[in-house]
Amino acid sequence: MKIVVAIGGSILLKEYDCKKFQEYSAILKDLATEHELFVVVGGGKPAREYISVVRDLGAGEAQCDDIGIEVTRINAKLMLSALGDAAYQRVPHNFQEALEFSATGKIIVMGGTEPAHSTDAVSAILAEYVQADKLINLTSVDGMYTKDPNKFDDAELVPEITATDLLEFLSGKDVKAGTYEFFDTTAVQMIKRSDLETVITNGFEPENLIKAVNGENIGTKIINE
Ligand SMILES: Nc1ncnc2c1ncn2[C@@H]1O[C@H](COP(=O)(O)OP(=O)(O)O)[C@@H](O)[C@H]1O
Ligand SMILES: O=c1ccn([C@@H]2O[C@H](COP(=O)(O)OP(=O)(O)O)[C@@H](O)[C@H]2O)c(=O)[nH]1
Repeated sequence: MKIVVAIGGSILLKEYDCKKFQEYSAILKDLATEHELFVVVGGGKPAREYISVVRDLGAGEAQCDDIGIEVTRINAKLMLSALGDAAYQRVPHNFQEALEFSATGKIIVMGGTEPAHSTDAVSAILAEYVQADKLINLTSVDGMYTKDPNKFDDAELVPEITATDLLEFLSGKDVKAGTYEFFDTTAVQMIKRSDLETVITNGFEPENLIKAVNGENIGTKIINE
Protein backbone atom coordinates (compact mmCIF):
# COMPACT_ATOMS: atom_id res chain seq x y z
CA MET A 1 0.00 0.00 0.00
CA LYS A 2 0.94 3.62 -0.47
CA ILE A 3 0.42 5.31 2.90
CA VAL A 4 0.68 8.91 4.12
CA VAL A 5 1.43 9.14 7.84
CA ALA A 6 0.92 12.48 9.63
CA ILE A 7 2.62 12.72 13.01
CA GLY A 8 1.57 15.66 15.17
CA GLY A 9 4.28 17.89 16.59
CA SER A 10 2.51 17.48 19.92
CA ILE A 11 3.70 13.85 19.90
CA LEU A 12 7.24 14.20 18.59
CA LEU A 13 8.26 17.31 20.51
CA LYS A 14 6.36 16.91 23.75
CA GLU A 15 9.57 16.23 25.69
CA TYR A 16 12.15 17.91 23.42
CA ASP A 17 14.07 14.64 23.20
CA CYS A 18 14.85 11.90 20.69
CA LYS A 19 12.64 9.13 22.10
CA LYS A 20 9.55 9.42 19.88
CA PHE A 21 11.69 9.98 16.78
CA GLN A 22 13.53 6.73 17.55
CA GLU A 23 10.35 4.79 18.29
CA TYR A 24 8.71 5.98 15.07
CA SER A 25 11.78 5.43 12.93
CA ALA A 26 11.95 1.77 14.01
CA ILE A 27 8.28 1.22 13.10
CA LEU A 28 8.50 3.20 9.85
CA LYS A 29 11.57 1.25 8.69
CA ASP A 30 9.73 -1.97 9.37
CA LEU A 31 6.57 -0.87 7.54
CA ALA A 32 8.67 0.37 4.62
CA THR A 33 9.69 -3.20 3.79
CA GLU A 34 6.08 -3.76 2.68
CA HIS A 35 4.61 -0.31 2.03
CA GLU A 36 5.48 2.95 0.28
CA LEU A 37 5.59 5.61 2.99
CA PHE A 38 5.24 9.38 3.02
CA VAL A 39 5.56 11.01 6.43
CA VAL A 40 4.40 14.54 7.32
CA VAL A 41 5.52 15.95 10.66
CA GLY A 42 3.99 18.86 12.56
CA GLY A 43 5.52 21.76 14.47
CA GLY A 44 4.46 21.17 18.07
CA LYS A 45 5.40 23.39 20.99
CA PRO A 46 8.53 24.88 19.37
CA ALA A 47 6.45 26.07 16.41
CA ARG A 48 3.94 27.71 18.74
CA GLU A 49 6.73 29.38 20.72
CA TYR A 50 8.45 30.78 17.63
CA ILE A 51 5.11 31.93 16.18
CA SER A 52 4.36 33.73 19.42
CA VAL A 53 7.71 35.57 19.28
CA VAL A 54 7.30 36.70 15.67
CA ARG A 55 3.67 37.72 16.31
CA ASP A 56 4.88 39.91 19.20
CA LEU A 57 7.37 41.44 16.75
CA GLY A 58 4.39 42.61 14.69
CA ALA A 59 4.34 39.97 11.93
CA GLY A 60 1.08 39.26 10.12
CA GLU A 61 -0.58 35.85 10.22
CA ALA A 62 0.93 34.54 6.97
CA GLN A 63 4.41 35.44 8.18
CA CYS A 64 3.66 33.66 11.45
CA ASP A 65 2.61 30.63 9.40
CA ASP A 66 5.92 30.85 7.54
CA ILE A 67 7.82 30.61 10.81
CA GLY A 68 5.67 27.61 11.74
CA ILE A 69 6.52 25.97 8.40
CA GLU A 70 10.26 26.44 9.03
CA VAL A 71 9.92 24.66 12.37
CA THR A 72 8.00 21.74 10.82
CA ARG A 73 10.87 21.38 8.33
CA ILE A 74 13.40 21.26 11.17
CA ASN A 75 11.29 18.51 12.75
CA ALA A 76 11.27 16.71 9.39
CA LYS A 77 15.08 16.88 9.40
CA LEU A 78 15.14 15.35 12.88
CA MET A 79 13.01 12.48 11.56
CA LEU A 80 15.41 12.09 8.62
CA SER A 81 18.29 11.82 11.10
CA ALA A 82 16.41 9.08 12.93
CA LEU A 83 15.58 7.19 9.72
CA GLY A 84 19.05 7.45 8.18
CA ASP A 85 19.50 5.55 4.95
CA ALA A 86 15.89 4.31 4.92
CA ALA A 87 14.74 7.84 4.04
CA TYR A 88 15.51 10.19 1.18
CA GLN A 89 17.69 12.79 2.91
CA ARG A 90 16.01 15.92 1.62
CA VAL A 91 12.83 17.57 2.86
CA PRO A 92 10.44 18.27 -0.05
CA HIS A 93 9.08 21.83 0.03
CA ASN A 94 6.10 21.03 -2.15
CA PHE A 95 4.07 18.07 -3.42
CA GLN A 96 5.81 17.73 -6.75
CA GLU A 97 9.18 17.39 -5.02
CA ALA A 98 7.68 14.77 -2.70
CA LEU A 99 6.53 12.76 -5.70
CA GLU A 100 9.87 13.18 -7.49
CA PHE A 101 11.89 12.15 -4.43
CA SER A 102 9.68 9.07 -3.96
CA ALA A 103 11.10 7.63 -7.16
CA THR A 104 14.12 6.67 -5.02
CA GLY A 105 11.90 4.11 -3.27
CA LYS A 106 12.87 5.56 0.11
CA ILE A 107 10.69 6.97 2.87
CA ILE A 108 9.82 10.62 2.18
CA VAL A 109 9.56 13.04 5.12
CA MET A 110 8.21 16.58 4.86
CA GLY A 111 6.78 19.36 6.99
CA GLY A 112 4.66 22.29 5.82
CA THR A 113 4.26 23.81 2.38
CA GLU A 114 2.60 27.23 2.38
CA PRO A 115 0.68 29.49 4.82
CA ALA A 116 -2.97 29.22 5.83
CA HIS A 117 -3.26 25.59 6.81
CA SER A 118 -1.73 22.97 9.08
CA THR A 119 0.37 19.88 8.40
CA ASP A 120 -2.89 17.89 8.65
CA ALA A 121 -3.91 19.61 5.40
CA VAL A 122 -0.45 18.96 3.93
CA SER A 123 -0.86 15.26 4.63
CA ALA A 124 -4.31 15.15 3.00
CA ILE A 125 -3.19 17.08 -0.10
CA LEU A 126 -0.08 14.88 -0.33
CA ALA A 127 -2.26 11.77 -0.12
CA GLU A 128 -4.30 13.12 -3.04
CA TYR A 129 -1.21 14.10 -4.98
CA VAL A 130 0.56 10.75 -4.74
CA GLN A 131 -2.74 8.83 -4.88
CA ALA A 132 -2.21 7.14 -1.55
CA ASP A 133 -4.40 4.25 -0.41
CA LYS A 134 -4.59 5.45 3.16
CA LEU A 135 -4.01 8.48 5.39
CA ILE A 136 -3.16 7.88 9.04
CA ASN A 137 -3.13 10.87 11.36
CA LEU A 138 -1.34 10.39 14.68
CA THR A 139 -2.30 12.98 17.24
CA SER A 140 -2.21 13.60 20.99
CA VAL A 141 -5.67 12.16 21.78
CA ASP A 142 -7.41 8.87 20.91
CA GLY A 143 -9.30 10.36 17.97
CA MET A 144 -12.09 12.84 17.41
CA TYR A 145 -14.30 13.51 20.41
CA THR A 146 -17.69 15.15 20.71
CA LYS A 147 -15.78 18.06 22.32
CA ASP A 148 -12.23 18.81 23.43
CA PRO A 149 -11.36 15.86 25.72
CA ASN A 150 -8.70 17.93 27.47
CA LYS A 151 -11.32 20.44 28.56
CA PHE A 152 -14.47 18.37 29.06
CA ASP A 153 -14.69 15.18 31.13
CA ASP A 154 -17.88 14.11 29.38
CA ALA A 155 -16.33 14.24 25.87
CA GLU A 156 -16.96 10.98 23.99
CA LEU A 157 -14.79 9.36 21.34
CA VAL A 158 -16.43 9.28 17.90
CA PRO A 159 -15.42 5.99 16.21
CA GLU A 160 -16.70 7.00 12.78
CA ILE A 161 -17.74 10.27 11.15
CA THR A 162 -18.49 11.34 7.59
CA ALA A 163 -16.30 14.01 6.02
CA THR A 164 -19.40 16.21 5.63
CA ASP A 165 -20.25 15.97 9.33
CA LEU A 166 -16.63 16.64 10.29
CA LEU A 167 -16.60 19.76 8.11
CA GLU A 168 -19.75 20.94 9.88
CA PHE A 169 -18.16 20.18 13.27
CA LEU A 170 -15.00 22.15 12.45
CA SER A 171 -16.72 25.19 10.99
CA GLY A 172 -16.07 28.30 13.02
CA LYS A 173 -12.89 26.94 14.66
CA ASP A 174 -9.86 29.23 15.02
CA VAL A 175 -7.57 29.42 11.97
CA LYS A 176 -4.75 31.60 13.25
CA ALA A 177 -1.10 30.52 12.86
CA GLY A 178 -0.25 27.86 15.41
CA THR A 179 -3.88 27.30 16.36
CA TYR A 180 -5.10 24.75 13.83
CA GLU A 181 -6.19 22.65 16.73
CA PHE A 182 -7.12 19.04 16.17
CA PHE A 183 -7.87 19.04 12.41
CA ASP A 184 -8.39 21.66 9.73
CA THR A 185 -11.12 22.02 7.15
CA THR A 186 -8.75 22.01 4.16
CA ALA A 187 -7.68 18.50 5.17
CA VAL A 188 -11.28 17.31 5.40
CA GLN A 189 -12.20 18.84 2.04
CA MET A 190 -9.41 16.84 0.37
CA ILE A 191 -10.44 13.67 2.19
CA LYS A 192 -14.01 14.23 1.05
CA ARG A 193 -13.35 14.94 -2.61
CA SER A 194 -10.89 12.06 -2.99
CA ASP A 195 -12.80 9.55 -0.92
CA LEU A 196 -9.59 9.00 1.00
CA GLU A 197 -9.51 6.28 3.65
CA THR A 198 -8.50 8.16 6.80
CA VAL A 199 -7.88 7.18 10.42
CA ILE A 200 -7.12 9.56 13.30
CA THR A 201 -5.55 7.84 16.29
CA ASN A 202 -3.35 8.34 19.33
CA GLY A 203 0.31 8.80 18.37
CA PHE A 204 1.69 8.59 21.90
CA GLU A 205 1.50 4.84 21.31
CA PRO A 206 3.47 4.40 18.06
CA GLU A 207 2.17 0.80 17.75
CA ASN A 208 -1.17 2.37 16.84
CA LEU A 209 0.41 3.14 13.48
CA ILE A 210 0.85 -0.58 12.83
CA LYS A 211 -2.73 -1.25 13.96
CA ALA A 212 -4.08 1.46 11.67
CA VAL A 213 -2.06 0.12 8.71
CA ASN A 214 -3.52 -3.33 9.41
CA GLY A 215 -7.06 -1.95 9.39
CA GLU A 216 -7.82 -2.52 13.07
CA ASN A 217 -10.65 -0.46 14.51
CA ILE A 218 -8.87 2.20 16.52
CA GLY A 219 -9.43 5.92 16.90
CA THR A 220 -11.76 7.72 14.51
CA LYS A 221 -12.37 6.65 10.95
CA ILE A 222 -13.46 9.33 8.48
CA ILE A 223 -15.91 7.70 6.15
CA ASN A 224 -17.56 8.93 3.02
CA GLU A 225 -21.30 9.06 2.81
N1 LIG B 1 -13.31 17.53 19.28
C1 LIG B 1 -12.02 17.27 19.57
N2 LIG B 1 -11.57 15.99 19.49
C2 LIG B 1 -10.28 15.72 19.76
N3 LIG B 1 -9.36 16.65 20.12
C3 LIG B 1 -9.76 17.94 20.21
C4 LIG B 1 -11.10 18.31 19.92
N4 LIG B 1 -11.21 19.66 20.07
C5 LIG B 1 -10.00 20.11 20.43
N5 LIG B 1 -9.11 19.08 20.54
C6 LIG B 1 -7.71 19.24 20.93
O1 LIG B 1 -6.90 19.04 19.79
C7 LIG B 1 -5.63 18.61 20.26
C8 LIG B 1 -4.89 17.94 19.11
O2 LIG B 1 -4.41 18.95 18.25
P1 LIG B 1 -2.88 19.35 18.22
O3 LIG B 1 -2.36 19.52 19.61
O4 LIG B 1 -2.73 20.46 17.25
O5 LIG B 1 -2.27 17.99 17.71
P2 LIG B 1 -1.24 17.66 16.60
O6 LIG B 1 0.08 18.02 17.15
O7 LIG B 1 -1.47 16.20 16.46
O8 LIG B 1 -1.61 18.41 15.35
C9 LIG B 1 -5.93 17.69 21.41
O9 LIG B 1 -4.90 17.70 22.37
C10 LIG B 1 -7.24 18.24 21.98
O10 LIG B 1 -7.04 18.93 23.19
O1 LIG C 1 1.73 23.83 5.35
C1 LIG C 1 1.77 24.41 6.44
C2 LIG C 1 2.12 23.74 7.65
C3 LIG C 1 2.19 24.46 8.83
N1 LIG C 1 1.93 25.80 8.84
C4 LIG C 1 2.11 26.59 10.08
O2 LIG C 1 2.94 25.88 11.00
C5 LIG C 1 2.24 25.66 12.24
C6 LIG C 1 2.65 24.33 12.84
O3 LIG C 1 2.14 23.23 12.07
P1 LIG C 1 1.01 22.29 12.67
O4 LIG C 1 -0.04 23.11 13.34
O5 LIG C 1 0.54 21.39 11.61
O6 LIG C 1 1.79 21.47 13.74
P2 LIG C 1 1.19 20.55 14.89
O7 LIG C 1 -0.29 20.84 15.07
O8 LIG C 1 1.39 19.16 14.45
O9 LIG C 1 2.01 20.89 16.09
C7 LIG C 1 0.76 25.77 11.87
O10 LIG C 1 -0.04 26.10 12.97
C8 LIG C 1 0.80 26.88 10.82
O11 LIG C 1 0.89 28.14 11.44
C9 LIG C 1 1.52 26.44 7.67
O12 LIG C 1 1.24 27.63 7.67
N2 LIG C 1 1.46 25.72 6.51
